[in-house]
Amino acid sequence: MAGLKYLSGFGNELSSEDPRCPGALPEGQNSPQVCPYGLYAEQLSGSAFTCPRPANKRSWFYRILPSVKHKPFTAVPSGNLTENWNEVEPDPNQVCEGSKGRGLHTVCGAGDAKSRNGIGIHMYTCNTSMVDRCFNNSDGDFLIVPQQGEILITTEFGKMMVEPNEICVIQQGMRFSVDVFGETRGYILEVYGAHFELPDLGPIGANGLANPRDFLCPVAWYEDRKVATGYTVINKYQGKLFACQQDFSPFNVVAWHGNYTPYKYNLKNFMVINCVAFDHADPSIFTVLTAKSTRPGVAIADFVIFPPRWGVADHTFRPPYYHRNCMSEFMGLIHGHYEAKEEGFQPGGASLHSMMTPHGPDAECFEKNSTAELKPERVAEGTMAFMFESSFSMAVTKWGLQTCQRLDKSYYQCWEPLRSHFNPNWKPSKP
Ligand SMILES: O=C(O)Cc1cc(O)ccc1O
Ligand SMILES: [Fe+2]
Repeated sequence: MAGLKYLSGFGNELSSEDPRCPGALPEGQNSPQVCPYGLYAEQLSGSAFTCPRPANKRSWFYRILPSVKHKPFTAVPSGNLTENWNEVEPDPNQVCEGSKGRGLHTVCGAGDAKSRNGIGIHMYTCNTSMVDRCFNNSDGDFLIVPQQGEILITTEFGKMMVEPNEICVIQQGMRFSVDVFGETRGYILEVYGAHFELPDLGPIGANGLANPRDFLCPVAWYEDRKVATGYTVINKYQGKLFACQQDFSPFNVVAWHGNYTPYKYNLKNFMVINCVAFDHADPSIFTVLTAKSTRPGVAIADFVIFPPRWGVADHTFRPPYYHRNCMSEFMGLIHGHYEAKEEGFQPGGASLHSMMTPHGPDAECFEKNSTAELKPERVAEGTMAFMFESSFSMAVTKWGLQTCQRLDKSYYQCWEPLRSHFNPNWKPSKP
């Protein structure tokens, strides 16, 4: 939507007032005896009260009615959303799938929302907006990657328009409603028990990769809307869906302040670092956001992209190397063509290379790049692939393996033509 305003920065202390109510934010305190404009004060905590300052997250809402005014939650069908990682027997094979049928589907995941440690990966397809309904995830944070169709997300903090090649994060407990404008499709990484952070830059220095100022938060926007027919709040709680009714819109926050907000980021702003000498750099150089575990350097999940860039490495096989990884790699494609696969991996599709399962360039990619003239060239032009990389050993759901009926059973064949080039009589060429 043209004309939407945003506040810029990552994890900053921000404040915002709907311009219709100047002075709605209380001055000098959070809980005045009576708030300006007769609003209710409500805190949303995104971290334990006692978290160290850098990890301490909370926001204060000044709203027309508090969230607590609702009828009781009752269980509703969870559809293909699940946190049951034991639906099918474990299977370490490489998985590649086409794009999916309607709704919100859990494809894979691991861990447990109850013990606050784990992830779920979901894919969505829809063509209708949420009317008088909002969603609230009590289990964790959603990182949403639209692949087709822009989505207008109304939150308690205001509105965000998110289009393909942008991503947004709706953190735990934040209510939101989605408007769509036609066929709409994308991926969701859900993380239980940690919030996304910008990765440390180490020797890269103070700037680069995803820069904080390119993250955008909504500005306060409210509606004072009675909904006599009932407004439904859907709550994802311990892996299941619940719904409750209230008779007013939850988007009734006139002003807010704090450092716990939804945000969006345009992937075109990513400052790509790449090898300028020789060898293929590990994909951690493309980390946009990371949800850290308690083990140093080991993420619950990283969000990594493969953006357009220059490839200039000398005497190097430039595409991704063959590898086996102690992390799980779920990949998706927003548009274009992934550099390690000549065909088969479609926009909107997905692949999963599980923990220690071998993978790498298909045979055609290997042959091409073993003989290619190594001039500077644009890599991944017009392309945006991404990876959710996780230290969890993920299970694929029944839906992901069977119900979707889009599984590419012939995926392994992309490596079958790989042939031995071994020559025991090989001699180093003369300098
Ligand atoms: O497997 C993949 O395609 C992702 C990936 C890309 C890369 O450049 C290096 C390692 C890696 O796992
Ligand atoms: Fe990989």
